[in-house]
Amino acid sequence: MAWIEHDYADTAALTAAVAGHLHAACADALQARGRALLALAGGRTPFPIYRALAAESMPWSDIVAMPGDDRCVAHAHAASNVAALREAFAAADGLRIEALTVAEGDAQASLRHARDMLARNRDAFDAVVLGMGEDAHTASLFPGAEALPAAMTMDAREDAFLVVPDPLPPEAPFPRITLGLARLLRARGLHLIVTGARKRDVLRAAQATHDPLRMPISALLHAPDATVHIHWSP
Ligand SMILES: O=C1O[C@H](COP(=O)(O)O)[C@@H](O)[C@H](O)[C@H]1O
Repeated sequence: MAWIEHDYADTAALTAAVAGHLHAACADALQARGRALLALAGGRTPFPIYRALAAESMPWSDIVAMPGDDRCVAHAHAASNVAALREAFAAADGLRIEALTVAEGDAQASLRHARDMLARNRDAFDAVVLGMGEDAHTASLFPGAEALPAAMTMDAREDAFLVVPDPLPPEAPFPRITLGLARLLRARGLHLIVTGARKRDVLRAAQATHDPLRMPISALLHAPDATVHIHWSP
């Protein structure tokens, strides 16, 4: 288990610092391998970071990004993570953003699509950005979901899972496609973005206890051989 904590005075400072980390991860990857692969959290918290990164001058056509999880909704729906990412990166001309879901949002078709897409994108991620809910979910690894144990298995044969949160979160009450824990951890850099005092309390509990089924974020924090950069601001 390992984590490095980065505390910032405000979200503007957090945004600038994390955008810098992602820029550096892409630059290193492009220099070493000629391409970069990113997995990016949805929700709301990290989007200023993505807009700041998109404003940078980069060879975007050598970079591929995908959501770390998505809601099974049509891409035209306001809750679609991939649609929100495509909007946030509108200035990043040439960047390919792969979807975990099909355009109409059907759950089973999305699962097949995500697994096929991931089979074509097997490289380790150069950076993974994760968020966390107040229920301690990360990506769409929700406590209590039936598919959670399978999605958390380190020797899982599949990289993507269909998760139905139970209960459904009121702010986004949809089945989800999520990358599994093992796929998320296959990364050169892991960045967890957490804001506010309530989420900090949840984080502290997850740091103190390795209880993946009750607090899925704790599986990430306590994963052997992983170092998680925790970025926090009020
Ligand atoms: O539903 C989701 O929630 C988490 C947390 O979102 P936040 O806006 O509270 O940071 C997010 O990381 C995940 O990608 C999303 O699908």
